[in-house]
Amino acid sequence: MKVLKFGGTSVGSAENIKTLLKLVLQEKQNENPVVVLSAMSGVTNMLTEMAEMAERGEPFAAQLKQIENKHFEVIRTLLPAADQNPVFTKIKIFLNELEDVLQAVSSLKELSLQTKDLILSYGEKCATFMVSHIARQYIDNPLYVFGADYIKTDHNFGNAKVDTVLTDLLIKDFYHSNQDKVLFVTGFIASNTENKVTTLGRGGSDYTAAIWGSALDAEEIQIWTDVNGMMTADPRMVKKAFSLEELSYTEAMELSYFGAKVIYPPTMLPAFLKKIPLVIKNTFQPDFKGTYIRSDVKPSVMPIKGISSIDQISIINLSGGGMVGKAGFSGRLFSLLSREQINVVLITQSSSEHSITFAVKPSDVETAIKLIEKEFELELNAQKLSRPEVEHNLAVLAVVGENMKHTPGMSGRLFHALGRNGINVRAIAQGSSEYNISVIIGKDDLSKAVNAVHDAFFTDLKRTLNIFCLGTGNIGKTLFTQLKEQMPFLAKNNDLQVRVTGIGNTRKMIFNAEGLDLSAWETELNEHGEQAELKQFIDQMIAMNLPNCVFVDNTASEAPVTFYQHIFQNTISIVTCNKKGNSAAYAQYKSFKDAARKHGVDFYYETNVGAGLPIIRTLKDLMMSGDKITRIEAILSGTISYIFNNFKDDAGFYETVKQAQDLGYTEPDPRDDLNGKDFMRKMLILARDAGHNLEADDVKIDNILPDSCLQAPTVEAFYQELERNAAYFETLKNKAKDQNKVLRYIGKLEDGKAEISLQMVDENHPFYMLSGSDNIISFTTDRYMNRPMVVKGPGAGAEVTAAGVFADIINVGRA
Ligand SMILES: NC(=O)C1=CN([C@@H]2O[C@H](COP(=O)(O)OP(=O)(O)OC[C@H]3O[C@@H](n4cnc5c(N)ncnc54)[C@H](O)[C@@H]3O)[C@@H](O)[C@H]2O)C=CC1
Ligand SMILES: N[C@@H](CC=O)C(=O)O
Ligand code: NA
Repeated sequence: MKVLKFGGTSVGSAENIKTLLKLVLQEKQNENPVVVLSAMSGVTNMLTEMAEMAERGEPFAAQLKQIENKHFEVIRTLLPAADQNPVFTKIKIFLNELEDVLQAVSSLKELSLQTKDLILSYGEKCATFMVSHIARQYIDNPLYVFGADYIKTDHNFGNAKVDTVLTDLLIKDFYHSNQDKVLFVTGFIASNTENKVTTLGRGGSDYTAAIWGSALDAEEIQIWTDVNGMMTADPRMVKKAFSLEELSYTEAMELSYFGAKVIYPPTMLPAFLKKIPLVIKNTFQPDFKGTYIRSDVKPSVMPIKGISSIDQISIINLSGGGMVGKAGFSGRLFSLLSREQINVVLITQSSSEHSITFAVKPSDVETAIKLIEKEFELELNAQKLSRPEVEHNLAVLAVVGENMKHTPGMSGRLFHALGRNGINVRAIAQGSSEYNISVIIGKDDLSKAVNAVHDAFFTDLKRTLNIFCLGTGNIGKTLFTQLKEQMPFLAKNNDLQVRVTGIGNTRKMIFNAEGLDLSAWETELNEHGEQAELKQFIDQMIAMNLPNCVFVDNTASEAPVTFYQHIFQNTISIVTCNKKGNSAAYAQYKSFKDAARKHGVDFYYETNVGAGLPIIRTLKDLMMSGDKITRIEAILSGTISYIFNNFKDDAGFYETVKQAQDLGYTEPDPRDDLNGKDFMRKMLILARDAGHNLEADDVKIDNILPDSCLQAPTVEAFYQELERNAAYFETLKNKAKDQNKVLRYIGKLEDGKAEISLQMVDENHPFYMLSGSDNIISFTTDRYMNRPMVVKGPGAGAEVTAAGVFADIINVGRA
């Protein structure tokens, strides 16, 4: 036999009641179930409200009518006209009784807990009676059961304690003489020995179901609600939360203790004691298998089962020498709080015993402080104890799962995820059961923290990177196209979800925490974006407080660079193809590295040198593995390489430069390439990464241009000058050709000195054979001494550069 419990939403409308009855009918084909029902959704709240109104002497007739209508509407929809009257009459009788009670409250202006319980009982009575009657159309033997008659409690109105022995007998007895019927039992209500109605407190209808299930040794208790069972985290906060198939009782208790509102743990106790499985199912998605809560759970591969949280918590800290070695201090403290019904959510005590920190609901703080000040007056006056300190605006996050007990490194994973995302932990507690690790953090960090921790534990299931991209030019645009195309692959094969959560350029900016649609980003940005303001872009990115955040700088501007420090401080990683940051003052270059390290985030700039070619990475690997770099020789200007590879035969210099620009090889300002500045920046960054403290002026550069070109004030004037100096370039070209040589602009780093020179090389030179925008770099090191390590390939262009930025992005957080 099974017990099926349906909550408020499941009896909340005609449509839902039809679904409910279908489910009951289905179950009846196996065996008659016991059906426990709640009041229609919203009714219990209305009853509470009316009771309070009556107490204040305010009229409540309108609300009463509303409750009547709510039920009548269902009756009209679900019953044929001929069958409606008896149900209308019964509901009318219930509501008349209720009105009399409310009238009495109104006359006396007094609302006792006893009367309140009586008032509340009408919600379950009306709903259950109504549903049991509607059921007659489909089921030949439904029986309305006033459940209060079978659950016996003490006199503690509002939250009565059940007399389990008597209750078990009554239920068994009643059931055995009515086994041939489908019982529709009112949830939540009970009665005391004087037959006065009591209520079972929060989660009362679930409790009713558990009590009946336990008394009758049910095969299973089904809790039908409006969500897909228990999930790994609150789905409103964590989009990637997913339903759990199975949980142990303890795990369910721990998970629901902090927040998961699906069931209320104490209600499960009767089922727990009898080892009766509990299944949480979804009325609106009956195909969902449900979350099973039982004692014999299958071993699971998941390190934790879920993350729960409380978003409003305060902590009280007590410290003082008077506590050291004083046995019984915490006993006194916590029995005091428990006596006064203050629920202590979490406790931590330092091992020096010098301080105790505990968390309570913010509404309990004032009372708790008063109680403490009274109880410990002597200690406080003698300064053995400092005044209690209070901290508000905090939240609790707890990871829960029995597997934690057997898996080392669980807390490491938790704290790594929090630390990497810059979340400050105020207090920590681990249940001695090791089923639960709880941390107290700032309330504003909660959503970010839960998402980061969810990623960390279910990662290997799915990891998200939230990226904010500045610059939508040549590189930025291409990156979006590549991301869009690759996203499904990454999600499927690498369990990685990359979301572009912000885009900005000099004109507009737009944000979306769910990720912008990359097939329409341009229209979105232009039509719905707000006016761009760099500081605001950064502020907004920080304010969104998303986990695993990456700032991507695809501009060629100094402006974003001024924010890098601030971005690192806010534990956001940076990926950039913009060389302006790393090639300015050495102190700044160094400060970025230090800040990224200090804040535990990544700073990747592979495309600063040789676009997507693995140069920065290779150098780093060589150095980290203890190799010594003795010489670097390189061609690192894709533009100049292209020019020298194509400025042949009839080709003109000016036209060739133009082609390089059209192919996307040049800097936004091509003068930066031709005057050697861009190459200089790359040599400088390489030299610094190789461990040399150099400034821009330390890099010696040969000019390949005549002075007039170098001094051209605008790009247009620059091109005019190139055209005017055609003869100069022709001479250069022919000189090389006459000697069977080619022109190469080559950088060299040796003995801590960097220089870039124009050379003519013959076919024996390793840099002779190049084409397109090829870059080449050769590392001579202690280990690669006679035959250097060489990296060669296209070193400019939107595709290869965006791809390099892309690779950097997906490496964030990997190390
Ligand atoms: N073209 C190539 O092969 C390679 C380029 N790079 C680097 O890529 C970067 C971007 O180059 P392109 O896409 O060609 O440039 P671009 O001129 O086409 O685009 C630059 C973008 O940055 C935006 N921007 C500029 N200043 C800004 C600011 N202060 N605030 C917000 N947005 C701003 C612009 O609105 C534009 O959308 C440059 O730093 C370049 O050195 C790096 C390696 C190779
Ligand atoms: N403009 C640059 C592009 C890469 O940084 C070049 O020509 O090399
Ligand atoms: Na590179």
